[in-house]
Amino acid sequence: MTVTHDWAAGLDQADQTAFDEALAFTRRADIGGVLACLLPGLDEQRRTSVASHCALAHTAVLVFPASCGELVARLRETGLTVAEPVPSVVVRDRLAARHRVPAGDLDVSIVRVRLPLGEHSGRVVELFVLPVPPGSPLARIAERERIERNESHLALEVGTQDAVVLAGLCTLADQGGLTPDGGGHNAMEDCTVLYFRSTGTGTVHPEHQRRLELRVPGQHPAVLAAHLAQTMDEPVKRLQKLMTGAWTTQAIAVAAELGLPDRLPARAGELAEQLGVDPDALARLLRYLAATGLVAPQGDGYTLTATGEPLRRAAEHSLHPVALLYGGLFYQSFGALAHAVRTGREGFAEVFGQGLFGYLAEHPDQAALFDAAMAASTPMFEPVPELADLGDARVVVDIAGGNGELLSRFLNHDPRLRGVLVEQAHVLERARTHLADAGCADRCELVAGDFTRGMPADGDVYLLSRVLHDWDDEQCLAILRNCAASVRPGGRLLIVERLLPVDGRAAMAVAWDLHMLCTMGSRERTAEHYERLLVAAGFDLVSVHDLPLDGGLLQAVRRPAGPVGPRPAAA
Ligand SMILES: C[S@@+](CC[C@H](N)C(=O)[O-])C[C@H]1O[C@@H](n2cnc3c(N)ncnc32)[C@H](O)[C@@H]1O
Repeated sequence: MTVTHDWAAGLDQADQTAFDEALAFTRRADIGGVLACLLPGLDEQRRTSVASHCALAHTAVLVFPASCGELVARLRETGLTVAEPVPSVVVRDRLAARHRVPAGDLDVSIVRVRLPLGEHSGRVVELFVLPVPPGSPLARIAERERIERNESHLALEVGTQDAVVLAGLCTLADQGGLTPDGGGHNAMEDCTVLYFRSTGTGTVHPEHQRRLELRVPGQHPAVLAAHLAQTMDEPVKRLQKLMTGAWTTQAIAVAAELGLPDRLPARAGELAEQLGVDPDALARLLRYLAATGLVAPQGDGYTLTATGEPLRRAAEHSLHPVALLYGGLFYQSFGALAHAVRTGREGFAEVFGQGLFGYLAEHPDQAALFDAAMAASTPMFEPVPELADLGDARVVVDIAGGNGELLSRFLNHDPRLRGVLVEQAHVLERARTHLADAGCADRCELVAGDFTRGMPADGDVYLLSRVLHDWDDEQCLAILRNCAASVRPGGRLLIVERLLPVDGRAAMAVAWDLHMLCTMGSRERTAEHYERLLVAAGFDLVSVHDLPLDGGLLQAVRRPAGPVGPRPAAA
């Protein structure tokens, strides 16, 4: 159980939880349990051998209070023994490299918090502290790191200095599922530190167990050199892993096609029998899925991990249809990426002889799969009605609204609203059922139409969700101008899209941008790019909000009068 302490109130809720978990873990952890989590790839005998040479030294988490001094003061007020902060060069440099900021901008300290007497006294929780005062530009680093927890780690004190045993420990760490990740000699503490990273193989790691630090008293240049050499192999391994990404796409798609996630936990042999597939081949597929972290060994079988869980058909917002689409139709069209890059035109048409939406209109099974896959990411819509400034709006028009999910959220948010859903005729059939299930069919008009030709007029709010990224700038401008001509003066346009970052962050939009190029010959855009298009069509962008799943909500208002602006320069 996680204990929450008032004294950590100087921390953000997520940081406080991470700290509480680290404290709770440090209090109760026994070395056997620690190694079982860290080294799932090792059998009992090897783990016992590692345990006989190691003791838990500390658990570490990175936190982002407004002020380091204030945090230390609060911790001390509770009676904990808290050492003076000391600079942390290693974590500072790793953060600087990961977030592409100058190291000098990051004032990272280590604050050592010792557990009170009687509670495994001597054990320590190390807090890496990067102060992020309100309004600081470092907030984006904190946001990312809170999600990824790259710096959370466990440190084990190694009790031997025997070079052969040390080399053996490194080998066992590798076999157990950890990858060498640098190290060095800490002159202040006269101790050699070897870092490892979890590869995520076959288990779900608690946050503070993503990285392991082995601390060996004294200098061990030969062991350190061998460890660093292995770290240097890492780029090649990483590249190999990236290059085999298509294998992962297919392994996941095949698992989904076989309905494997719905049958776990189970033994491989029993599964093969149930599914009527080759037992040896299925065992190998499961082992690969375990290596990707989607399933984990359990007893003599496998179970789904938290990452694999959404692949179940019955999961809320199941990714099952997405797995089939990405391993099927979109997998084939990605085969024409080279054509897309050479010409700037869609790969899809090169493979299937026509554009995506034309193809879907002629292939109902694939169209249903596409709609179901779009529905998987509807948690993105969750905050939209609340964020939208609806004023006294009465009519919401959802242009190319798919199955009507977003529109139904608006209608259920405000019972005074009426909705109009504009879609291609074949999509409207599925939308009708969905809106009825959502309990708002009676307040919604379904209009079969083509948004390039026109739109229902006089709505108060127009929605364009995940539509503009399907089209090039010229086509977007035509759609936006149709909206501008239809919306009542002063009316609103809401756009939901994944936004390309301007700061080099690894946002999901970056991958989807390539996907849009290949599938539609179109693109994802930055907020600024959308603003240029909006202005040119006669709208003013009034706000941009982040949405779940890396989504973005842009709200724009129809400019009251005057001519529609000029065509924007190409981005
Ligand atoms: C990527 S989906 C987005 C669906 C929905 N707005 C959402 O966010 O889930 C794009 C939608 O555009 C629709 N569409 C494509 N061309 C269209 C056109 N010319 N007129 C109306 N709808 C169109 C497709 O049927 C498809 O449902």
